[in-house]
Amino acid sequence: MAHSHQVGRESPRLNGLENVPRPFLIGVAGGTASGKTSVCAKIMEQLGQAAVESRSRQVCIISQDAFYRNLNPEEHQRAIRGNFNFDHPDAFDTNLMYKTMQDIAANKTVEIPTYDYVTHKREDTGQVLYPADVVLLEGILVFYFPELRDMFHMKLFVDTDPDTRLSRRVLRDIKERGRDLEKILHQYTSLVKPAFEEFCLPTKKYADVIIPRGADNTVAIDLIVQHIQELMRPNRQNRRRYNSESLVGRPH
Ligand SMILES: Nc1ncnc2c1ncn2[C@@H]1O[C@H](COP(=O)(O)OP(=O)(O)O)[C@@H](O)[C@H]1O
Ligand SMILES: O=c1ccn([C@@H]2O[C@H](COP(=O)(O)O)[C@@H](O)[C@H]2O)c(=O)[nH]1
Repeated sequence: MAHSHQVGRESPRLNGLENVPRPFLIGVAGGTASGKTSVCAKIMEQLGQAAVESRSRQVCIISQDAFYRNLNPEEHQRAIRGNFNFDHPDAFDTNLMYKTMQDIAANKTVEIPTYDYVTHKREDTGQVLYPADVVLLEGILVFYFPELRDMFHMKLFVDTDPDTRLSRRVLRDIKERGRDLEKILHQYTSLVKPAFEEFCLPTKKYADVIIPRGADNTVAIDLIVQHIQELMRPNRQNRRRYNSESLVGRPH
């Protein structure tokens, strides 16, 4: 599919009009394996940012999973057996998540924790995230917490058929998250599916745009990308400022 123009290459920087908040925060919710990460990756790619080195990136993606809280020894044992509920809002370090998003909104450089799905633990070192023009936060419960939900300037919900999600989750969790089929199905039926219905699905109503079929929905993704580009397109007055100075104070 042809894309009109790619932000960050020939086009001016994504700093935008005075009335467009910077960074522009986009929340991307949806059930497990619905394609949230894939949709974000496509948006980033179509904004011409996929190949940009992290320090200079104007668009970046954060996963809510980075903010899973540290478990106590008893919880950790349950996690190993597939009996800890990672789909419940209590599984997250909401204070850290909210504080980090506030810092991002204030254009601060932050450290995003790195979460290891195999060990169910946060790694010792996180990832540095520099101020960006567009920040996407994807996760099953990004619209659940009102303080977080209210921070987003655009809210997307990826709506993929549950059978498709389960089959993708099985393949992914075996390949990438060190699981066996029996534990995946046990966790899914006892915890993941009920929590999806109780906590995630009811947040669909907060979405500005619902994306059926996830990353396969190129029409929806194109429209969203065009909208972001339109919002971020500098006016003539701003264009002069871009040519003479960086608005970000970040190395290129
Ligand atoms: N449209 C698609 N077609 C085939 N596989 C897909 C598609 N979208 C996502 N996947 C695969 O499904 C799994 C979950 O996708 P992902 O984007 O990580 O979902 P989420 O972030 O919602 O968990 C991944 O292994 C991914 O490669
Ligand atoms: O240690 C863990 C942490 C999380 N999970 C599962 O991950 C998904 C959320 O990630 P998606 O990429 O959105 O699928 C959630 O459903 C948890 O059950 C896990 O299994 N183990």
